[in-house]
Amino acid sequence: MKKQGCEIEAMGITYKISSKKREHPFKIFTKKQEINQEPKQVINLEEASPGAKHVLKDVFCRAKPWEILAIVGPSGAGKSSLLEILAGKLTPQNGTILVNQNPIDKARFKRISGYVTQKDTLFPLLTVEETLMFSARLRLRLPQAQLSSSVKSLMKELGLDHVAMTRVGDDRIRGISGGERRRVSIGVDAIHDPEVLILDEPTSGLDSTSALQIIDMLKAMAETRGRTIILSIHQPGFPDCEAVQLNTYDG
Ligand SMILES: Nc1ncnc2c1ncn2[C@@H]1O[C@H](COP(=O)(O)OP(=O)(O)OP(=O)(O)O)[C@@H](O)[C@H]1O
Repeated sequence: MKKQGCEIEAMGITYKISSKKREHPFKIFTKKQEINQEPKQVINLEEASPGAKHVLKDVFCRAKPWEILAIVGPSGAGKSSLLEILAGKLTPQNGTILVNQNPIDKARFKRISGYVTQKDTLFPLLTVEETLMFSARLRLRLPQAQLSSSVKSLMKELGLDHVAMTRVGDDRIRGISGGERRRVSIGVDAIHDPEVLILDEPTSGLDSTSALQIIDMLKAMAETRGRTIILSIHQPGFPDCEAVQLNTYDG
């Protein structure tokens, strides 16, 4: 039987950002400069500036359903940029993103995917259950009873049952642990059961036990429900998954 799911393919992605230094909006005169003399500094800056910085050059990758694709590389290698391109949030100068062999339809892709950012952006005073219910109300048009049961089953899947009634908290307000907070962030963007889940460094800042819990949970999501999972990590060695290595590019 053919496995259903969502395959995402990036072909020849090149992404540059402008690094051209902008001219200062105000003219700055030094004592030595004549009032009507144009400062030469601006011309020198223009000459020194390369104009654009290559973040990604000719990158190919394929994320398949039932699997995890890890984007690996050091800080500044372009992992977040590639994830944003795969999610249809950034448009590269060159290259194509295909979803099930068709060019990406950004509006449709937004509905079938979830994007978990590197930083947790949660309300510290809400409990875990309230946080997930808030996201469920925004994303799912279901009666209250069904919303509650979706939230309860997601909390079970994420291993958050025991902290359902605990405040999320943050650096100032005592709440759940860092690993639990990451799992709540994943839940917020996975409440609509997306076919594709994209996560920017889901294990950063966590101890090895919490990181492993997240990895096991994501593996279970991919392997039991055929989800396509794409994530970024700093270090290679993410067990049992496809990996794409990015390196910092000076150009
Ligand atoms: N909007 C922007 N303006 C200027 N520079 C940017 C911008 N976006 C990305 N960059 C630069 O592009 C490069 C790649 O950034 P990106 O965030 O994709 O890397 P990363 O591999 O995810 O890094 P990290 O692991 O530290 O999060 C970096 O040098 C970054 O400074």
